Amino acid sequence: MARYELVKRSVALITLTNPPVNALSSPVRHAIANSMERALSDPKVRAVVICGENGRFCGGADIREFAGPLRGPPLIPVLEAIEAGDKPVVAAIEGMALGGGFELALFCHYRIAQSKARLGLPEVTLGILPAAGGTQRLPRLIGIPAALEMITTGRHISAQEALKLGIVDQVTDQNACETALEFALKAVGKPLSPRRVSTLTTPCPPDLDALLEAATMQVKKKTPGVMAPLACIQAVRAAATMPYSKGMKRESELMATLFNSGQARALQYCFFAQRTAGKWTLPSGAQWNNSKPREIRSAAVIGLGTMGRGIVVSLARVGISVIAVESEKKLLENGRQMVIGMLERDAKRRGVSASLNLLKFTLSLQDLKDVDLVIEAVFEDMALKKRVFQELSKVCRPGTLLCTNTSGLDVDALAGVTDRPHLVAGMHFFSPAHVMKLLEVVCGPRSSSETIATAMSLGKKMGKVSVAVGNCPGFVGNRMLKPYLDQATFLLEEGATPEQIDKALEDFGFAMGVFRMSDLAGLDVGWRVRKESGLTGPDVDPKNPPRKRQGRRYCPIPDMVCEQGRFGQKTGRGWYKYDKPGDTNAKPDPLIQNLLETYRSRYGIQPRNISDQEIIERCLFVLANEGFRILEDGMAARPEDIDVIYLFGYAFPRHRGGPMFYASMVGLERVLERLEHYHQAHPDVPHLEPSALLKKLVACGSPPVQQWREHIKTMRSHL
Ligand SMILES: CCC/C=C/C(=O)SCCNC(=O)CCNC(=O)[C@H](O)C(C)(C)COP(=O)([O-])OP(=O)([O-])OC[C@H]1O[C@@H](n2cnc3c(N)ncnc32)[C@H](O)[C@@H]1OP(=O)([O-])[O-]
Repeated sequence: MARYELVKRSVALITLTNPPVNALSSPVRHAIANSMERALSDPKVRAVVICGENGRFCGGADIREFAGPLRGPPLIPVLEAIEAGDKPVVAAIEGMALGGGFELALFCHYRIAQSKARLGLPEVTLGILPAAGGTQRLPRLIGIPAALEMITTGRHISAQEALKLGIVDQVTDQNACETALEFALKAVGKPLSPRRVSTLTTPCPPDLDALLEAATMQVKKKTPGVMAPLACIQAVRAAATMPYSKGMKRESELMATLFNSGQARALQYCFFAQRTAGKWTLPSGAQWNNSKPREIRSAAVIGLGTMGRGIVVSLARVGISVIAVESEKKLLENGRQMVIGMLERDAKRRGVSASLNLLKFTLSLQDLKDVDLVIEAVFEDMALKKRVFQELSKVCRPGTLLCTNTSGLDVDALAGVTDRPHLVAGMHFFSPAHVMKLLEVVCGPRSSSETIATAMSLGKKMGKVSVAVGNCPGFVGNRMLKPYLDQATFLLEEGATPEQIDKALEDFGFAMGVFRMSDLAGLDVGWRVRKESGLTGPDVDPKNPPRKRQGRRYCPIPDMVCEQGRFGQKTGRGWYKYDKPGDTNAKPDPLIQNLLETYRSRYGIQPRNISDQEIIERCLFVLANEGFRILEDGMAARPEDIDVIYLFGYAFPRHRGGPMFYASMVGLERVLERLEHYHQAHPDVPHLEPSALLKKLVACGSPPVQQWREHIKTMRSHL
């Protein structure tokens, strides 16, 4: 777990060897302790260099160990022996020094970084704090403001920034280890005391209280209800106001409050879920590690609406040449200008030049004959999409992959009109596509493993979190969204207001409640879909009882809001009112209150007081319930995939872990009991009926979420 060598006859080289990121697992901590002891007691050794194998210094503590009891030597005493020793120790940082890895470097007397290395204390993103002295040592080295920013955000910084801040002593374009060996020899004989960070005094700004107060306000606003950043601020305060040893004690007390918290468990679950989600499988046995993706050098995007434009930008900025297609000259010109503007702004922000030379704009599908892959992003209309796919089938060379950005239509029906159904898949981006990280890769029953591998790998190349899902209406994300939105409108009927529902969801952790979010997204799209599917408008059968469709409860309030021309922020009115169209400041609207009162009295509904607890339970348990059904149907491979979709596509609060993890934290038994209760009260809402899988898991003793997969013995797996 660490290699010990004597090099240049007098330097001990300690190499951490724990692939893939040289995490500080128990055997690694052991090995560091033993190696340091050996180096310090060997008279031949005059200096020490610590580096990591395979060009990666250290990714920090082994997060997997957090779930169990501490085994092996605790980290801090191991690191203290490094600093206390009488021989200079140099950290040779290649790749990354993160979390405990960065703290290890801070205990060394000198730090040399390779120019491409990244450094940071990302513990806050895992619901904890840098408790191996990070909160006490970094402020001593670089001052309170810079340390506070790094510790409370978890931001990774470049080697150059680390040099500027005074964290590293030298940045090299060469091998950091070689440079560190030379550096170590020169350090021999120089006094070590000034190099021991624990002995430094934290430079304390005169306005410390105001600074910490501002930081507190900022994190409360940015991440309401999240504990770790607040604990980080308290620990940094200790670095400014207490001697080192007392500060270390305070750091450890604060860590104890976080370590076993539900938030830390949720955030650490998210870390692993995100990595698990990329590991797709197909019923054929093909999977992520046995299928080769094709390299995509050129692509085409059909349709330059909001989605199409975002997809063009996502492709072009990773160096893929893109042909963008529109049906009319005016739309094409408009799309061209918007795409160029977006790419230029994006390039400016990233400090690179815009890749405009990769773009071509055309009105003719004939121009697509040689591209490697096409993403169709036309209007959400099956007949139109089928025409496009038929045409593509004729025009594109036989090997071109044909993908659709549909947000819920049948991908296999589109595959069926082409001459290459095995090369068809869904690539469902989320709006705005160049910003949102989620990509649902929809595997049709005929999609080949190469097609899925290519779509998944292209997603990764574009910086997306790609999740493979099955081909069912709405796929995973939008299929679950419907019952969630339904519950919100049913609660309105029963007596709640949009403000009350939004507040309950925002207090839970969502950045925006369901109605504010709908106003932002625009209410007209859903209205059009409902009209097209005969749920509202002239096609509704007049014999239908009011507030019912196909025997199920139906809430027409969203239709009534749209009938008044209230389409959300863009019209200055929706569930809320705004000062002007496009404004974002939502204000309660008495007209909506009137509409709700009139509606309730028309249908004889006696409004009742609805608690925040009921709002959360009905909205979120029904969401998880649909997630269980999706798992039962084999449309998602595992609960982690569903959670990742909700974290990255629907802004589910990360410190709650995602809808499935949240259900497991509440307790499956309780979720089942509440769903049964609500279903009894609302028997005409089938989504409230507990799913078979939920019942089965409860009957099996409610295993942790990571074990659900073993219980999902589906015969219908589509993944
Ligand atoms: C105790 C005192 C306080 C100290 C606290 C800490 O240090 S807290 C820690 C603070 N540190 C952090 O928060 C850093 C967390 N890590 C990262 O941010 C990134 O992994 C990376 C930037 C290091 C490499 O990115 P990349 O895209 O090249 O690679 P990738 O992301 O795909 O990961 C590859 C594999 O390694 C696995 N794995 C990774 N790290 C750890 C770990 N620490 N542990 C265990 N496992 C870890 C990862 O799950 C995956 O496993 P799989 O799926 O193959 O079985």
